[in-house]
Amino acid sequence: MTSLAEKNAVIRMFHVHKRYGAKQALVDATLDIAKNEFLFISGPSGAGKSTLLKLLYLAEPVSEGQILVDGMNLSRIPQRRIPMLRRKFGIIFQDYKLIPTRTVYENVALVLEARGQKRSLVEKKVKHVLRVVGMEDRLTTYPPSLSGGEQQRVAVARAVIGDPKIILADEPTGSLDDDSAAIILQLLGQFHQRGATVVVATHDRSLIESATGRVLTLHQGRLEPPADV
Ligand SMILES: Nc1ncnc2c1ncn2[C@@H]1O[C@H](COP(=O)(O)OP(=O)(O)OP(=O)(O)O)[C@@H](O)[C@H]1O
Repeated sequence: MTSLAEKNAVIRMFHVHKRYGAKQALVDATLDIAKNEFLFISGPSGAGKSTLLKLLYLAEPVSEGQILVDGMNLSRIPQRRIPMLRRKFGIIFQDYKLIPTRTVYENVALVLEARGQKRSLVEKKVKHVLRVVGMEDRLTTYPPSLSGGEQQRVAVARAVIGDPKIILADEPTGSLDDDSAAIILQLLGQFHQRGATVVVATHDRSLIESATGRVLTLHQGRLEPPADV
């Protein structure tokens, strides 16, 4: 029989360990993330927050344990299906990771172009999402000419343009002033309201306190509170 947790969870982690050589970055992490949940993973630098996110989209393999993402068992997924897994995610990084030699429009459009979508549809969608993040008047600007807050808004647009089920944000406001951070958090809230599951890794307590959502803390690779299993 399917349990309620199983039905409601979009991400399930079972006794996951991650080691980098002798370094134990994640220790016995068991966790369900519900569909359309807004979850913060907090904890000091080096606690394992980025590692936890990286395991979810297979940027790193687990050392032990299992992860299910939207029903896909990551330890059994063949190489050719990894792009399919990655399409479930929109990922936002602290340092934006925009391509400096491509315009704002091109940075966001690339996601859909890589999926072979028609140019007219790409244009419509990109302009729409850039309007949502308030960057519609900067289509032809190159990222290095934008402020950090503006670059992160473009990165949010790029993360959501493919309509991902899950948005992962790794210290999304770590390089931003308070006003820009508030805008990014508000945008994440907006996409959450539209149905996405949002997972934000941050060490910034004030960011966590300014939003609603479950908060889990990592301490030296251990999740607190531990899952009730
Ligand atoms: N590729 C790697 N090789 C070796 N050790 C690593 C690697 N990536 C992370 N680590 C180590 O694993 C631990 C967890 O790192 P991780 O980046 O997940 O922490 P974090 O909580 O995201 O920290 P920060 O907020 O500083 O990014 C740290 O001790 C880190 O040095």
